Amino acid sequence: MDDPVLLTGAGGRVGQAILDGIGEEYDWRLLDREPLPAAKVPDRVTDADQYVADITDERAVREAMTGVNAVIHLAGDPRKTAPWDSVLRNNIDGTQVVMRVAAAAGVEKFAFASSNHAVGGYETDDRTPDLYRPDDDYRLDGEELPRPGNLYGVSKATGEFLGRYYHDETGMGVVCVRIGNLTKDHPPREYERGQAMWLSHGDCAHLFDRCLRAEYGFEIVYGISDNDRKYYSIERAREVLGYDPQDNSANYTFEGEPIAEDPPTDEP
Ligand SMILES: NC(=O)C1=CN([C@@H]2O[C@H](COP(=O)(O)OP(=O)(O)OC[C@H]3O[C@@H](n4cnc5c(N)ncnc54)[C@H](O)[C@@H]3O)[C@@H](O)[C@H]2O)C=CC1
Ligand SMILES: O=C1O[C@H](COP(=O)(O)O)[C@@H](O)[C@H](O)[C@H]1O
Repeated sequence: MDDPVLLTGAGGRVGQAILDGIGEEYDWRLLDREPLPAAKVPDRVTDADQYVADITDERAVREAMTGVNAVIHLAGDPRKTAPWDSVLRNNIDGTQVVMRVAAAAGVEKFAFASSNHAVGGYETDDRTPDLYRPDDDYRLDGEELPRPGNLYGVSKATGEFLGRYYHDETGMGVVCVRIGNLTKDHPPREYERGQAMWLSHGDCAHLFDRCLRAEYGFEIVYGISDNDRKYYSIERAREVLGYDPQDNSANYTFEGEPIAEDPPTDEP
């Protein structure tokens, strides 16, 4: 892809996982309301390609969107305990501005950072904790209705609806990635739910790379590694995006230490 890619929320955890993995492969526009220290910016990105702006500032978003062909939209309040005023402003209003400006600019592909919390309500008392265990075959696949477990999840489900609307209205390709739990180097420690929805940094970068390269209309996919423990299907992401995750929380102990693949033997 030759045209610039706009990455909102570039300075955050997900943004940095993406830039660590594929930072040299695209012509980025980086937008964040906080200025990015040099260490967070790929070498090829100039000052002119960095926008310190709030996503609710339509004029700034329009400026950043000029000439852009694809967007990865991450900026928002990621806290599951975030209050309504914050998710309304950052996650709903902000997402509506970014999607509206993208659609009006003729952007072809838009990847939206949705969340496991858009469907947290499926984790009912009778399903948990079995749901988080490798031998349980319950799966959400993206076809189910949103069932948020908190107001943050409501805001992410709303972002998905906005994506559906802008796709239907304008034809912009929209993929909503229900991200699990991103951690670096090892799965969340001593946390069954987190290990069932672990997304490694490498798989995160690869997944969003596929969102930029694949062809799609409107999609909802789950963004987790290929964990033995899982209750989110990654089949749709494989099928539509060509997602091919390399990591699995089962390759780590419950405490998060890597398990050696080939233990040495004394056999000749
Ligand atoms: N980290 C995770 O495991 C998961 C993250 N997500 C979603 O992915 C996205 C990124 O999450 P993280 O990187 O973890 O969060 P983060 O808090 O580390 O990064 C968010 C970035 O967005 C910027 N930002 C926030 N509001 C903004 C606004 N109104 N205008 C401009 N910039 C703004 C912040 O300055 C920050 O750099 C969020 O939308 C979050 O809901 C979803 C599921 C799991
Ligand atoms: O959407 C998000 O989900 C992850 C995982 O949720 P948790 O309830 O298991 O912590 C969370 O870490 C992240 O901050 C949030 O944005």
